Amino acid sequence: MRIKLSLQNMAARVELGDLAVSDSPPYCIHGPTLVFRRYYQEKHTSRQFYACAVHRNRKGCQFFHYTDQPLSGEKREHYMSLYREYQASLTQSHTVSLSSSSSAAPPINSISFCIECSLLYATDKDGHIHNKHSHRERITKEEAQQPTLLLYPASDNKGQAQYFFSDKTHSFILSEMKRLNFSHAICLGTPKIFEALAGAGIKGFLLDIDHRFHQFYGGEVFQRFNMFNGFFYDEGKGKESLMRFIESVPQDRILLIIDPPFGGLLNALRTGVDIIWNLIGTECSTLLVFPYFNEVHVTESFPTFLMLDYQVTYGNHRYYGDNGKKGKPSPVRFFTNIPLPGLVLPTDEGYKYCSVCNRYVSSLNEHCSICDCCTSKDGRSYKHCHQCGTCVKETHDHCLTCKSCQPSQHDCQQKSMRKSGCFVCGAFDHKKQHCPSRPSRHLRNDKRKMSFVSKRKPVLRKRLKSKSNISSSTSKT
Ligand SMILES: C[S@@+](CC[C@H](N)C(=O)[O-])C[C@H]1O[C@@H](n2cnc3c(N)ncnc32)[C@H](O)[C@@H]1O
Ligand SMILES: [Zn+2]
Ligand SMILES: [Zn+2]
Ligand SMILES: [Zn+2]
Ligand SMILES: [Zn+2]
Ligand SMILES: [Zn+2]
Ligand SMILES: [Zn+2]
Repeated sequence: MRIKLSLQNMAARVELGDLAVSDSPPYCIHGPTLVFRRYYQEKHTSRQFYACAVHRNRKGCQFFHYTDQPLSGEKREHYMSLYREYQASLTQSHTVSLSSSSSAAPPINSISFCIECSLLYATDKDGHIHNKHSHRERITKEEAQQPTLLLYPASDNKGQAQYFFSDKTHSFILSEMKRLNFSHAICLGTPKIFEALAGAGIKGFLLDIDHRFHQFYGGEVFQRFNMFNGFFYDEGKGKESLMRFIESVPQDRILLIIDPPFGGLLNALRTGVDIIWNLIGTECSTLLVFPYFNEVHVTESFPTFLMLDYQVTYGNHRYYGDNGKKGKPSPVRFFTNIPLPGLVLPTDEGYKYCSVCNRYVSSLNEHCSICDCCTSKDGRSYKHCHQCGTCVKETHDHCLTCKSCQPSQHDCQQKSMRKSGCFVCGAFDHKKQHCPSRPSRHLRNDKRKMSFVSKRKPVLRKRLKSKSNISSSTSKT
């Protein structure tokens, strides 16, 4: 299952538009909208519009407004009132708060949880409302501290899908956090990690769009936040509350850990992450979860990040679990600005240390002496193709028609038909590599180049290796 980063078809393609988010976009019921640009292949034109910053299809949110069409103050206010009404409706049925800061927090054994309504309730008072629903009678202290065990995971893959890390991945993250001496973590879309932090002696702050967490956590540790535009739903206190957490600790002891929905636009995510990095005052150590086959897009938006070989798995995902899809390993990885030599991958789970690359890699990832690095991306062995000048999957062979390595059963003609235009400027007569609007290779970040294994030069690699040993935290300009 490959996840598209932009909505593409032969006639039009949609990407993030040019207008800055700060240009006061109108609100849909989910908050400030984002500007997108739709490219029309036939007319060689494009047009920008505002659409939802949370849901990526019309089913999730109907909002649509062309940026070149007038938007009266009255209309804006109408949208705003729909937003306020909808947001109020999300929490109006919350009657119980387990937040430790709430003075009215009731004794745990008097509280039950309705799975169907995703609601905590006082058993004696509201039991009759939920008795016929599937529910957990009188929750325990442990359950109260682990809402991800109680809440059924949201399942909309075009918006808010929730997949929780498997026990293996969960333990790996926690053990590396402890080993690297992080005392604080900002969990962006990582509620399960957040729950486990207290047990590991780490202080956490959860940023997530899911309003259901309000029942379990107070504002001093949880704020609703949209990672695709950096919007705090509590416009009065949200940012200040995160700021207080940040100010209580030196910058280099904070880890930001992000597991976004993979259908989201990475350049929009960068906007949200920038808001957090700016509050911290530096690009703090960060772990971002994303599939390896989107590496180019990830490093385009996060040029200081490199990909780690560790295979991230989920407890409740059909394909990305510990057993993989039909025995295939999970394609999900960590991208990080933490120097790779500093991260230790578990050898008992099939990782080894490559002393030439100076990092841990998957046990089947062989060091290629021509590329001068361990080249596998999917965790299986790669082979070097002299015509392509790069390592390729073992299942691929060099095709003289396509002039590249392709799966042995591929259809050459169909491949040449697949035209989706340039990812940088949107034109359909060239690809990103040949885009005149793209900055020259020399201007792009060194580390980004490192991710393009095929173009890597031994001399450049050595320089990067010595650089990455120095520091991961680069101040934001
Ligand atoms: C794939 S789950 C990751 C959960 C993580 N693996 C864990 O075990 O803690 C994605 C999380 O991001 C949250 N989320 C989805 N869209 C979001 C958005 N636009 N802004 C902030 N959080 C969002 C979801 O509510 C969910 O908790
Ligand atoms: Zn919306
Ligand atoms: Zn109920
Ligand atoms: Zn190597
Ligand atoms: Zn090679
Ligand atoms: Zn080849
Ligand atoms: Zn071919």
